[in-house]
Amino acid sequence: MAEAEAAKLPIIDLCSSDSISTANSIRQACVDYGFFYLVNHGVEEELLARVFEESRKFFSLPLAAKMNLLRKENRGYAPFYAENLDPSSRSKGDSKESFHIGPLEKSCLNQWPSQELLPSWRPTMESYYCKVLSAGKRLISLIALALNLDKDYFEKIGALDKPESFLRVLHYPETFVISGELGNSEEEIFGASAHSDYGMITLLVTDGVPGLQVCREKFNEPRTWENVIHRNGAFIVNIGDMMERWTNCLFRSTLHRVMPTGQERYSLAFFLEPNVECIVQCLESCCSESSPPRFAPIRSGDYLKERFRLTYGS
Ligand SMILES: O=C(O)CCC(=O)C(=O)O
Ligand SMILES: [Fe+2]
Repeated sequence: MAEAEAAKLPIIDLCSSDSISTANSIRQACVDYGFFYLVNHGVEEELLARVFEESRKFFSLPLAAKMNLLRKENRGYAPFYAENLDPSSRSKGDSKESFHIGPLEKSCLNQWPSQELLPSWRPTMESYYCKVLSAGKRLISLIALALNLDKDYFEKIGALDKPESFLRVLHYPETFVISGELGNSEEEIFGASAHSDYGMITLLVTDGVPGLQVCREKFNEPRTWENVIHRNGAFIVNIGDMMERWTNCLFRSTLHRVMPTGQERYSLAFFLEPNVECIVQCLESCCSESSPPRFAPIRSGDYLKERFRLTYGS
């Protein structure tokens, strides 16, 4: 297979004083790629380093300790191969383990490692969750401008009131099983198989180990994949499926995957999803007589539930 090229993703500055030109750049990025880098996002390097440190400690715990926190209500630990992000593939699941943290207001649903095991886990993760959510909300107001809407449009429709956002702490192991169940090598193993994200936007940060790839034309075969290069201190932001529905496919929810590189890898994906009651329907600024709405309106909570069911088979 040909070596993948590097995707030329634009860099968006969240603190730029020129919000009109930033909104224009965001629009171009979302139409062309559905992916961009975000700098000056306000999440300190020092906090990110602590989150990665806690993540390493958690995933190094004995399996039994992690299994005590097994995923319920989409919160907690998902072991290796528990997820298959590409339900159409015959893979036995993705070669990664993860830990999921939901909205902090519904804190009783979240699961936390015990104080004795990891005393700093909860305050560190809560602090990160709040900071990344606040960066995400600021970015959403620029996205609204990019769609020719008022900058508080998504607030006014209730999308950002108690948003159903999830932080997914991810660990990809360094060794990969190449052969399938019967010792043949027909089954391809991915860190994360090809998928698009479900929500409004995703804010991703990695430890710098490569592996992430994007495919701009998801309906073309064969698929062409481009590498997403790590940029120190920048978030990698991508548009999710609900934003694609809102914008009638003007903004792309781009297919992406994580390829095994033989190196251990850690990442943090924050999925900014709307309030569960929010109705996702084609924006007026994104449809016309010649381009009618492609999707029926849907309640955000119902849409998410169905997507989780397909990913986890439950
Ligand atoms: O780990 C990564 O780089 C990407 C993870 C991802 O795409 C996801 O969890 O949805
Ligand atoms: Fe993703």
